[in-house]
Order: sequence, then C-alpha cells, then structure tokens
Amino acid sequence: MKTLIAPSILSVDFNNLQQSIDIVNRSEADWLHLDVMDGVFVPNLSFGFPVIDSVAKTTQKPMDAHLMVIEPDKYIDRLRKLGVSRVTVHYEACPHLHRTVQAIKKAGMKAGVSLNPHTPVALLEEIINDLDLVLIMSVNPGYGGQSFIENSCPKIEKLRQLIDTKKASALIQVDGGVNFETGRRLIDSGANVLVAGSFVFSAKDPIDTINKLKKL
Ligand SMILES: O=C(CO)[C@@H](O)[C@H](O)COP(=O)(O)O
Repeated sequence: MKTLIAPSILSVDFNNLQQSIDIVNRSEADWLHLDVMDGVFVPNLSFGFPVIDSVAKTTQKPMDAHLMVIEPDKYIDRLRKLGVSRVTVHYEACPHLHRTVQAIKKAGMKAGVSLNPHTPVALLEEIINDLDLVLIMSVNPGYGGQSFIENSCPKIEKLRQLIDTKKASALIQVDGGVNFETGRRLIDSGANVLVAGSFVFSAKDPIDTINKLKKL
C-alpha cells in the first residue's frame, strides 16, 4: 500500500493555525494528526476540544487524534461529536484496553493503540486483531522536535511480524523525529503511516515537504 502522511500541528504557530491547516489542505497529506496532551500522562499540555472544534471547521483531511492522556474513555464521545475519524490511546494509560478500544469502535471511529518507546510490541498479541492502527512512538511522547530513537526500526519489524502472523489488518503508524531519512527507513521496516511535525512546519516549503514524504 502507499505510505500515508499525517502532519502534526503540535509545532505550528497557533497564532496562525488557519495558515497551517490550509497548508495541510493544499498538500497530498492523508490525515491531520492532533496531539492531545493532558500534562499528566506526559509532561506537557497541548490543546483540547475548543481547538479541535476550530480545526474541524476548516480541515479537509480526516482528523487523527493521538490522546496522550490518562482516562481517555472520558473523551471518546466528544471526539466523535467533533468529527474525529481515528482515536489512538496509549497502552500505558489504559488498564482496560479492550474495553476502551471497543468503546472507540462502538462510537463509529477507528481505534488505535500507541506504544511508548520502552513498551514491547508483544504486549499487543491478544488485542492486535481488534485494532485498526498501532502507533509506535519513535520519541518519548510530550514534545515535538526530539531526536529519533533508533530502536524504532527493529521494533516496527517485530510489529509487522506480529500483524502478519496473526493475519491482522492494523496499520503501523510512527511518530517522532520523522524526516526524509528516518521516514525511508521506517517504511522499509514496515511502517504505513508517517506522522511529521517539526520537519514539515519548519521547512521552507511545507507543502512540498509533505508531498515528498508521501513519495518516499
Ligand atoms: O506526539 C508527538 C509528541 O508527543 C508528536 O506528534 C510530535 O509532535 C512529533 O513531532 P516531530 O518529532 O515530528 O517534531
């Protein structure tokens, strides 16, 4: 399948949020990635429903929400009402992960599970067939602009093997430190969806950067 690109707006200038949404709209990006942080699960706050509500009014791309929050179940219904298509929760934040995944799907959205860099893919063995997506964090979540963690490529290879062995259909998404060089290696390791924030929005030509990532 073709690689999907999901630009993250975490590192944009929020004074000019509409300008960033327009960039994504005019590019070949597949999804718009929304990094929601609660200051508890990760040591940073980002944005919540009011911003997602504004974004929803003008984005032409499906919204892909990555919840870096404790108790994500509380937010599923509101995300659905705002028109979010995909919700990804953290394995490390969900003691009843199966219930959370089912709740996202019951609400009519695609369900993803994200793994922090230290969390082994083998922990997904019993739930992989219920998932639409697995998000491998290639940085410790919380901030944009961090360095890519090298172990992410072998980790993706292990996940690809698990998905194939279990005949599952989950997409493999990767987030953190994605650029042309790491993106190429991630795709070679088996990734399907690349999230890129600072690399896109600090580029001279963000639209061209998104389109080139798509062609990797
Ligand atoms: O979820 C996160 C950070 O927790 C990411 O979406 C980052 O925002 C990716 O940023 P870059 O590494 O591409 O700047």
